[in-house]
Amino acid sequence: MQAVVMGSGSWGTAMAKVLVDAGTPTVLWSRRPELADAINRTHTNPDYLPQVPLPEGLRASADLAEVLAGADLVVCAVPSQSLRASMQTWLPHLADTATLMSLSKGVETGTLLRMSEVIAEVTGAASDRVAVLSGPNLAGEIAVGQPAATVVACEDESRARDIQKACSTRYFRPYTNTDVVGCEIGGAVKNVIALACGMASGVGLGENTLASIITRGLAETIRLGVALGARPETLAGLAGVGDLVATCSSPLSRNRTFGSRLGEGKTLAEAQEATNGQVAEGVKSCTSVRALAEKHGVDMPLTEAVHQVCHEGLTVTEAIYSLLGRRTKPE
Ligand SMILES: NC(=O)C1=CN([C@@H]2O[C@H](COP(=O)(O)OP(=O)(O)OC[C@H]3O[C@@H](n4cnc5c(N)ncnc54)[C@H](O)[C@@H]3O)[C@@H](O)[C@H]2O)C=CC1
Ligand SMILES: O=C(CO)COP(=O)(O)O
Repeated sequence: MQAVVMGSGSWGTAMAKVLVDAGTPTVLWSRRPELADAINRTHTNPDYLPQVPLPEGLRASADLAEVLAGADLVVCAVPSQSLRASMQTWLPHLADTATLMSLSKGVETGTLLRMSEVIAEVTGAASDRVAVLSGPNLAGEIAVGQPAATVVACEDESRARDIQKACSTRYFRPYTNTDVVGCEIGGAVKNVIALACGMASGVGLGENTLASIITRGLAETIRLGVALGARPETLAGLAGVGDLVATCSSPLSRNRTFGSRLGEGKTLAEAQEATNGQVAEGVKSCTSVRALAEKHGVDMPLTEAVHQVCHEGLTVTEAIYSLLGRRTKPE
C-alpha cells in the first residue's frame, strides 16, 4: 500500500511517522512548499513537532498532483472546518479506487455533517471507501513512540483491516471497527467535553468536578451517538471513553488548554491568540454538536454550556451554577 498524508500539522506528521515505521511507503503533503522543504532538509517538522526526529524514509512535498498519483490510502489531516475546501482542491488528483481516511475530529458547521460524510459528499465515494481513525492519540506522545491504541473504522471491514496492517507498529496498536458513526461522534464530542474540563480546572476546581464532567460528558456522547445509529460499545471503547479520558486529562490537549484559559478569565480572542495557530476543534464543534443534538431531540447540557461560554458571553462560573441548578433526576 502507498499512503499519502494530506496536512503536515502535528497529527498529520505524527501519523506519517507511524505509517513509515509500520513499513508503509508514505509521503507527507504540506500546503506550504517551504515547510515541505524544511521537513526534507532537517527530518523534523519545525513548525508543529520541532523536537521529534522523523524517519529518513519520510518525504514531504507540496505538489498535489505528484503526491496523490498512485496513492492507495489518502489520509486527511486538516482541521474539520477546512476539510471540505481542501477536498475540493484535492479531488481532481484523487484515484477512483483510493481509500479515503479522515483523522479530523469535528462536525461541520452549517451542514452538521461528520467528516466521513463530508469526504463522501465532495468526492462521490461510496461510504464503504471512506474510513476514520480515532482514539486516545495525543500527537506529541505518539510521535515519540509512546505506546497507544486506536480504532480504524470503516463499513468495509476488509478495508479497515488493510489500514490496520498499514499502521501497526510496536508502539501503535489499531483495532478495527465497522461503526464509523460511533468513532466520529466520540472524537468530535470529546473535544467539547475537554473544553468543559479545562474551564473547570481554570477556575480552580479539582478532580471530583473533572470526573463528574467526564462521566456526564460520556453520557451525553452516548445519547447523541445512539440517536445517530452508533453502537454504545464503540463509545465505551478507545474512540469514546479512551479519547475522552486522554483529552480531558492531558495538558497536551489543545481543547483542554483552551478551556482552562477561558476559566482563568481570558476572552475567546485571547485564548485563540495563545494557541499559536493550532486548532482547538471543540470551539467550533460545540455549536454544530449542539445543533445536531437539537435536530435529533437529544439533551446535551454540557455541550450547551460550552457553547454558551464560547459564543454567548456566559461566564464559566455562571455555566457551572446553571448546570448544577438543573432539576434533579435519576442517573
Ligand atoms: N494533534 C493531535 O494530537 C490530534 C489531532 N487530531 C485531529 O486532527 C486534525 C488535524 O489536527 P492537527 O494536525 O493537530 O492540527 P494542527 O493545528 O497541528 O495542524 C493543522 C494542519 O492543517 C493545515 N491547515 C490549517 N488550516 C487550514 C486550512 N484552512 N486549509 C487547509 N489546511 C489547513 C495546517 O497548515 C496544518 O498543516 C484535527 O481535526 C484534530 O482534531 C486527532 C487526533 C490527535
Ligand atoms: O484528539 C486528540 C487526542 O486524541 C488531540 O486533542 P486536542 O486536539 O485537544 O489536542
